[in-house]
Amino acid sequence: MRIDIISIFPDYFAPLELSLIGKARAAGLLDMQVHDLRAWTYDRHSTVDDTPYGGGPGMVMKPGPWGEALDEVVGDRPARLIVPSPSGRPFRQADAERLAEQEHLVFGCGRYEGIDSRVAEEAARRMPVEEISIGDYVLNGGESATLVMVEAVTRLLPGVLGNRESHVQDSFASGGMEHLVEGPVYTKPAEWRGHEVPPVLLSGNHGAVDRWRRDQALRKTLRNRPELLESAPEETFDARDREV
Ligand SMILES: O=C(OCc1ccccc1)c1cn[nH]c1
Repeated sequence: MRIDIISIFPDYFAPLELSLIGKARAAGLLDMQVHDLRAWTYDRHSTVDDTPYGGGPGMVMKPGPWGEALDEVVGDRPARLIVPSPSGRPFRQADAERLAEQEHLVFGCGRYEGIDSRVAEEAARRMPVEEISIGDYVLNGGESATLVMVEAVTRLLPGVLGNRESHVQDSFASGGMEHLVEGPVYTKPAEWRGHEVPPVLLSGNHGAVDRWRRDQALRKTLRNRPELLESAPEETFDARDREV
């Protein structure tokens, strides 16, 4: 997979050199390039924004630099443009899985009040464009949202997450637990500051462990994300679940 990121704060993405993503790049599983939008400005102040037509507060990012940046970054390779924004469609694990199948992703990090809308309109003539929100709050720019999405997507690439098995146990994973959040997890020591690990987990009875984990996941989902249970299809729950 190739990922290009365009931003006026390219240094914001230094963390992507680290850890899993850094290893994926070193292993050639992932080809990533960060670009400074100001490289496509030609005035003395490298201007990227201006006042909004129609008036109102704040500034809007000019179309010119974005158009040229996308021309160069996309080239003639089929790409998908992702624009993080509070007005976008909500980002879900299913989107991470869908985007992990793509060959080339370009993330356009907007700042201020956003990017001139003609940029997405023009880009949509030659590539799929998605405006995506990572949550209902306003950030100063798309950089943090891009870090979130890049992590959610690249960890799914084959060979990136060391133990493939860990995907299966992920929250929101498939396999009958897809409508539930993860329950509690434990590791050594068996007793810590007076807190015992639930004995069933030390029992070696895998059926009982799986049942206990599902009960805990149901309880936690009911407490933290009841709406996930509302939207779950009937067959998600067996008789035992209904006792929880
Ligand atoms: O603030 C966000 O993106 C930055 C942004 C982009 C365009 C205009 C204002 C702010 C955001 C919030 N949830 N998901 C994304």
